[in-house]
Amino acid sequence: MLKKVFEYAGDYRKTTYASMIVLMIGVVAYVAPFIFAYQIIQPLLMHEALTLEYVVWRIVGIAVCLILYAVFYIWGLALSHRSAYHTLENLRISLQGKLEKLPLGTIQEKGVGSLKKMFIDDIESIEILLAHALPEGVANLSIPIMVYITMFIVDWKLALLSLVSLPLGLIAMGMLYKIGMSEMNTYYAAAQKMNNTIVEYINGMEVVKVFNRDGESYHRFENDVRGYRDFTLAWYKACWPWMALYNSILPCVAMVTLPVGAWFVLQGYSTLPDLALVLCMSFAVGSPILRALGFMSTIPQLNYKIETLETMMNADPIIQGTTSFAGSDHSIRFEDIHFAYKEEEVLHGVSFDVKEGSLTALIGESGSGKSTLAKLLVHYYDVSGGTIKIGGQDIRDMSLEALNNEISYVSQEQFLFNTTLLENIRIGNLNASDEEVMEAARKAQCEEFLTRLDKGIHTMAGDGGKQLSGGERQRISLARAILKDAPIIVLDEATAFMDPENEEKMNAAIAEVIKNKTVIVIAHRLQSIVNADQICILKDGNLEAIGTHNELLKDSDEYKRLWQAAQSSAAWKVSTKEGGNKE
Ligand SMILES: Nc1ncnc2c1ncn2[C@@H]1O[C@H](COP(=O)(O)OP(=O)(O)OP(=O)(O)O)[C@@H](O)[C@H]1O
Repeated sequence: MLKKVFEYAGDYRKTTYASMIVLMIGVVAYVAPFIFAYQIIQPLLMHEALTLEYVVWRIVGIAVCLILYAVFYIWGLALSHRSAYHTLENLRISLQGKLEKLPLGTIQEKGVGSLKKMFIDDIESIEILLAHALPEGVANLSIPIMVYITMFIVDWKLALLSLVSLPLGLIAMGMLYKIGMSEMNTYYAAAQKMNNTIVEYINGMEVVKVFNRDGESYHRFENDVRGYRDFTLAWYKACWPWMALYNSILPCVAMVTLPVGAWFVLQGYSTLPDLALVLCMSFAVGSPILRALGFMSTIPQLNYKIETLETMMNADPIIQGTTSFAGSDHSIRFEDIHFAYKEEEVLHGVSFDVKEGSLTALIGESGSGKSTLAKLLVHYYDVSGGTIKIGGQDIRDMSLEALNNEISYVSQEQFLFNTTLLENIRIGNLNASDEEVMEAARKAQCEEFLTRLDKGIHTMAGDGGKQLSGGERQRISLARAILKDAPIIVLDEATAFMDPENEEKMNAAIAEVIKNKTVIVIAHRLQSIVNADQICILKDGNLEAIGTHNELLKDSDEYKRLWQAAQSSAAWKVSTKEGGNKE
């Protein structure tokens, strides 16, 4: 476990070692006062003469040692914290770097709650290991070791007596560790489930309210919070007896030493001053042992968290090359594409070509695999079989950055950061001037709603873009794509019905985005793609048919069916409109 953590500490590993050394020097200062005290007690008990100077110097010695102990303790902790927080920084940056290289699917499967817990809580808990458990634990353990060495030098019989209670305490501690470890996975699974449910509950509050699902959603929330409580209580219940046992036995080092040691003195096996010293020292070892072992009880939890982090760090990255784009043009070839999100395959050998500068529409029923195919092209996932080539170059041979320079993916739900709309659009091209951003906004038909806003394009988008309507958010994302000006556009057409004015604006914005580009559009409204160069019909993960609107109307029963369905849906819209309804 330590080896893994130290890999992220880098050079700060030396600072952790330094903190241990400083704290251990402090330990010497902690033990020395007992020797000075002994030097005063011993002549008193033996009725030997003492000078004032002799006593004062020893008291000064005790005071200096206590000050030194405090100084070394603070210094050691300052060093250990410096190392710990640099390591946390490295860990968070490494995790972020890792996430960037993982397939998006792996990240989404984790859930926001688990990722937040990993980034913030789990990594933060490593601070306990590096800043406290390790340096303080080592220092606290070396106190009893030094004390016992001194005791053995003074009187080995009395030293042995004070060790009698130790094995019992250690057995209790071992049991606590064993039980804690065995329940840890269930405990953390419950914590992770609760985290994800809470995040989902907060994110989905709007839907919950709109569909009156408060009760249902609250039940899930309540169940998971209860589940966490039950697991935690069960875990503590299993650990409590052992925790109580080791907490009470370990500090009672004098439990046997006091009565048996007194008998030793009466029998002449030991001297009274030696017994006094051993007893004094016995009281000094209890709390350091407890503190050191207390840190040990956090190790099962830390171990679990570090293993979870490691699993994430070792997850297979997406396959990507280091070269830049070297394709001959921007034609696209899907060659026998197979793909499975988990075990079940959702694309079963899809092959087709997209000519440079052409418009290809992907259509098919919900769940037929349209978005999956688009996501494979933008390399959110690695294909399970087959190849995707742009201009003859396999997309796995170029870096993700190189591929991203060639493609703009405009999905239905684009995230808007809580900064100005201007900066949100500039994400398309960070080098664009304000004028260029505004021009892109104009082309994407954003002007109309921007002029309505008090601060225009300088308005804050709000948390996740919540200040804008769905159509407005989509036009912002189209402005981003215009600014990016990539040669290939992958567009997920909006499924939601729009009012005619909004639809007209959206179509004008889309026309601007796809001008002179190689375009793949996931079409949900067939009326909008009748002029496409080719239409691909996907059905249950297979390419059912491919051709122009007229060719497909002639040759494909599936297309005829979809077209008829689209026509009657349009007719339904017209009739409800005529009937004075919403449309
Ligand atoms: N992240 C995911 N994990 C597991 N399965 C998924 C995931 N995303 C999609 N699927 C499954 O893959 C299949 C294809 O889904 P996809 O989203 O590509 O269909 P689609 O044709 O784009 O549907 P729609 O028109 O509703 O967007 C479906 O069976 C879907 O349930």
